[in-house]
Amino acid sequence: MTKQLKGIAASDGIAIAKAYRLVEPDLSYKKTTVTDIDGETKRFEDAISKSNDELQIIRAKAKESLGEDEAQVFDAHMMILADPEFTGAVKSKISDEKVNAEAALSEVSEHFISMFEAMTDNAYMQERAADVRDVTKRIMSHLLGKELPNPALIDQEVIIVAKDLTPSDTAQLNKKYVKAFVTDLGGRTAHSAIMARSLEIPAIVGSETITAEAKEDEELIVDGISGDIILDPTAAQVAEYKQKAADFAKQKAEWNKLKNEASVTADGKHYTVAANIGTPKDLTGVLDNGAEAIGLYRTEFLYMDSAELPTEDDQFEAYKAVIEGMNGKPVVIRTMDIGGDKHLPYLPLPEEMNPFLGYRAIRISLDRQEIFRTQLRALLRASNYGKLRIMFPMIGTLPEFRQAKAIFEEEKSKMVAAGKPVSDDIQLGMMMEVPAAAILADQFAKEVDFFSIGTNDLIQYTMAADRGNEHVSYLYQPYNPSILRLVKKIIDSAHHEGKWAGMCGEAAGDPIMVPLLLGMGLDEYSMSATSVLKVRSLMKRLSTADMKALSDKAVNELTTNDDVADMVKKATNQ
Ligand SMILES: C=C(OP(=O)(O)O)C(=O)O
Ligand SMILES: [Mg+2]
Repeated sequence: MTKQLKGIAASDGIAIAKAYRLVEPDLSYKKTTVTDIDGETKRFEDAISKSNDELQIIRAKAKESLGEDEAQVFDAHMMILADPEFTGAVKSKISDEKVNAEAALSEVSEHFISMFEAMTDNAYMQERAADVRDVTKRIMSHLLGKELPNPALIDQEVIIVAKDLTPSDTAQLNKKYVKAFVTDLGGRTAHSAIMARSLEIPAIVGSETITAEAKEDEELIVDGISGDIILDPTAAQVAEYKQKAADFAKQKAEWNKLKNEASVTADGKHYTVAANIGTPKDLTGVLDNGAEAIGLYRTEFLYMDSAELPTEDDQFEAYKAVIEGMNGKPVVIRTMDIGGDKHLPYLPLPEEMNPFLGYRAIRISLDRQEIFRTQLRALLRASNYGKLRIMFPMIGTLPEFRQAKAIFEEEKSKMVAAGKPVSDDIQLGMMMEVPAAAILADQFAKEVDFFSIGTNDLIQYTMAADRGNEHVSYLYQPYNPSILRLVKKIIDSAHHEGKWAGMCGEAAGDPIMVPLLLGMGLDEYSMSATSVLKVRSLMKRLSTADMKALSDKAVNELTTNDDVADMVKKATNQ
C-alpha cells in the first residue's frame, strides 16, 4: 500500500526505482556442544566454499563496474579463505573443544583480529584485521543460511535503502545502477550526503524509518529536492514525479547556459564560484558545471580509497591531475582530515566518546608528522603544475597554525636545497571551522594568506549539535545570527589584513545564505559542483548594496534562524 515518509533532502533530483536493502542480517548465534565433529567440520568447509564462490562473482562484477582497484579488496578476502592457518584453527577448535562451527569461527576470528590490531607499527597487518572481520561475516552468513547484501552485485537500477552509509560505502556505489539512496540516520552535511551531491544522485538522509518500512524490490519515489519518499506509489504519483523530474532537468538545462559565464551580480561585482571535490574523478563534474576554482579538495578520500597510507608518488599524481586539470585556475587542497566520521582501516584511531571533538585532522597531522610531511612533499611537487593553495583543517589555535606552517616551510626548504623545483606562489590558509579560531579571526588574519569557512563544522561546534544526528537537526541553523556574526567577523578580519575569505561548507551553496554572504563581501563560494550554476544564476539577479542592508539587519537586529530565512526569502523572491 502506498505510504509516504519524509527525511532530510540531501542531494537534488528525483528517482523512481526499486528498493535495494543494504541492511545487514542478524548474524548472532548460540554456542553449542557438538558430537558429530565430521559433520560440523563439513558444514564449515561448505560455508568456506560458498563464500569463495560468492567472492569470485563479486570480484568479477566489482572489476567490471568499479574498476580493478576497487575489486582488489576481494582478493584479500579470498586469501583469508584459502589460508590454512585461519581455517585450520577453526577446524581444530571444532574438534578439540567440540563446539559448533559458528562459535569456533567467531572465536578464532576475534583472536586474529586482536592480533592484527595490536601491530600498531605495521599498517599493512592492521588493515588485515578489517579483512578478517568482513570475511568472517560472509562465512557466518552461510553457516546461518542468511544472505548478506552485496552492493557490488547490483546490475539493475535501484534505490539503496540503508540505516546509514559510511563515506566508504558511498564511494562504492555504482552510479550507473544506484539511482538514489535513503537512510534512517544522518544529516545534510554528513559526508555520505556530501558525496551523494558530488555523484549527482538524489539522496535523502535522516528518514528515521526507511529500513523498517521499505521492502526489498518495493517501488520507491525519492524526491531529493523536498525530502519526500513515496513507497509503493500509485500510477498517478509515478506520472506526477516523472513530470517533476522532467521539470528539474529543464531547470538544469536553463542554468547550464551560464556554464561559461563569470559569476557577476546585478550591480556588476565579480565573485568566485568554486567547487568542492573528494577525488580527481570529480574534476569532470567541476568542469562540466563551469566552476571558477576548486575551493576544497578533501584529500582524506585519497587515504580512504587506498588499502594503506598513500605514498608520496600516489599523492603527487592525484594532486597534479587536479591542479593541471584546472588549467591555471586556483585549487585549494586541504591536508588530510581524518577522524570524526572518516576512518582509515589501516590507521586505527583510539575509541573516543566524542570523535568530532577528538583526535582529528590537523591534530593527527601534527602528532603523526611522517604522514603530514609526506603529504606536504607531494603537494610541493604538484605546485609546479598550476595555482596551488594549501589549507589546514580544524585549526583551533595560532600555535597549531604556526607549527603546521613551520613544517611546511621546512619541507619546502629541503626541496629547494635539493634543487627540486617548487612554485613560489603557494598560499597557505586555514579552515575556519572551530569557534575559538573564528572569535580570534583578527589575530589569525595577520598570519594566514586566506580563510575558508567550514560551516559544516562551525555550525555543529557553535550550536553544540552533531552535524549527522537527525534528532538535533533542528538546531543545525546556518542562518542563526550567532553563526552569521562569526562569519562576518571572519570575513571582515581577512579583509582588514588584505586577505581573501572563502566558504567551503555546504552553506556556501545555499540559496538563502548566498545573498547574506554577498552582503558581507565573501570573496569565494565553494560548493558541490552541482550547485555552481544555480548559485551563479541567483547571483546574477542580486545587487550587493541591497544584500548588504539585508545582512546588516540579519547580523544586528534579528534573533532567530527562521526570522533571517523569512526575511531573505521575501527580499529575494525565493
Ligand atoms: C567543509 C568542511 O569540512 P568537512 O565537511 O570536510 O568537515 C566544513 O566543516 O564545513
Ligand atoms: Mg570540517
